[in-house]
Amino acid sequence: MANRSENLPKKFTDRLSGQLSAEDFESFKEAIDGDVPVSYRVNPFKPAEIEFSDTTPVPWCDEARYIAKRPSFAEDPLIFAGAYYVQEASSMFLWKALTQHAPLDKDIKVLDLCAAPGGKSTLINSLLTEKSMLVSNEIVGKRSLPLIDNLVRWGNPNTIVTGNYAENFAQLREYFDVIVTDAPCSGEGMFRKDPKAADLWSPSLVESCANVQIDIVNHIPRALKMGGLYIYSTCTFAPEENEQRLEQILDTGEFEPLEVDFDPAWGITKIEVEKNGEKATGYRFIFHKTKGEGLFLAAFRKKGEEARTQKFSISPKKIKSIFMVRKRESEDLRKWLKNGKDYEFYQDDREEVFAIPSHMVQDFKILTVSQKVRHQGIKMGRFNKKNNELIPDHELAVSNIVAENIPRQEVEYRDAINFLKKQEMSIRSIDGVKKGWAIITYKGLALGWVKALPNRLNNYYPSELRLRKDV
Ligand SMILES: C[S@@+](CC[C@H](N)C(=O)[O-])C[C@H]1O[C@@H](n2cnc3c(N)ncnc32)[C@H](O)[C@@H]1O
Repeated sequence: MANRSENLPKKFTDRLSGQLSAEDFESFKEAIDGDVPVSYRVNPFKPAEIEFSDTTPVPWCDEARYIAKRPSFAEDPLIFAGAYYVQEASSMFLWKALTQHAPLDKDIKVLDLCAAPGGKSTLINSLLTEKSMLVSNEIVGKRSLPLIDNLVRWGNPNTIVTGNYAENFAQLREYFDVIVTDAPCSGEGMFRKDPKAADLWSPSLVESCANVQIDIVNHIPRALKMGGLYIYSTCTFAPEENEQRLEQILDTGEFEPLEVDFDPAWGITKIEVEKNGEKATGYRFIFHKTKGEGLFLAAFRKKGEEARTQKFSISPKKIKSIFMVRKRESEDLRKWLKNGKDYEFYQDDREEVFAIPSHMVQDFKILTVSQKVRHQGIKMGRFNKKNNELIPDHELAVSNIVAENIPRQEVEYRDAINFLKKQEMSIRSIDGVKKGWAIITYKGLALGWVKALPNRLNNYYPSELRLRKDV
């Protein structure tokens, strides 16, 4: 038993003891000293034999399981291959809200406004049709790097990563079908998992987070289509960041509150909020009642009928200036892909080429001229136009769109680890390949590129992603 309950900020416990019954508050303190549940969610696009023992389902997400004892994830090549994402269970309640209220059978546009490190974005991406699009936004530059890494591992091309404030998206009026704002918050729900969160907490942190959330709620609904789904969540218990934000949403008069069904055995607390005669429900996950960390989530539908024409205008001249690779060169690039004809290629000013699904090229252009785009589609690699040669990027190897006829070499655990560490593997050649590119796989999933030379293999695993742990 840890003694986290003794190190909680007094102003926090004073407030929470008023929010909970005396009995609940005692149970909360006991639970915060208990074990932190461990859970993971599988990547439906990369089925693999995941071998954790003693697992049980997370009841509100079909793709997730708890593990009785935390394994060393860093020693598992499958996590590098994107077979699963380690995510605390409560956050996966988004799965329930989306499967109940989002039009997931349709091709839709989804914005995840506060996306890093990508837990909710990978969950959303798992649920979308191939022709849907996910815009994963993260304002903090440094935090967008792990977000991009996690989306790259997930492997789908239908994502665009941006770095904007809510007000920038407001100009894209009625553009998205679903908007998720997992707002930056005072993190009280993380006090058990990360005791440092309690050290950083103060009433002024709650106030400053609430101000950011007010701004988000003020601006972001403008980018949502009429009839679109809006999900607001935090990982805190503070009423200023939860109940008061639901009041703010109701106060706009633009939203109809939605209920999310759940089994009472899951221990979720319903929080009712009333404003202007309308009632909304928030769903609270709290340590002593639900198996997971703290979470608050609410769902709303934007009132009105979806407009037939788009409500924003972007200069066609600006859109034309985005450089797409010409037809003839595109043919060479398509050979690297499973359904090459379904892609167009964008080349940035560093000569790097990205595969963009044809169905979202127009959206990619709209976003490029209106937002700060940090990443798009799947990076194919560096393309030399003179000899039409591609030096393939790591992203392509681990993507779900790489061509099936590219040579692959399955390796055992030790070689997989050595490959990820950029150390010598026991294999020196690829079956049937004298010279050229091949993908190293582990349990059937791609880890990255090697280039076969007559007497050796060159390891192209990116140095910045290298496995540093002593395994
Ligand atoms: C709770 S975290 C998101 C966690 C993420 N949704 C996940 O499931 O992995 C909130 C994120 O919002 C970002 N953020 C901070 N200020 C913001 C702002 N003004 N607008 C939008 N996002 C902001 C933070 O950098 C942080 O990455």
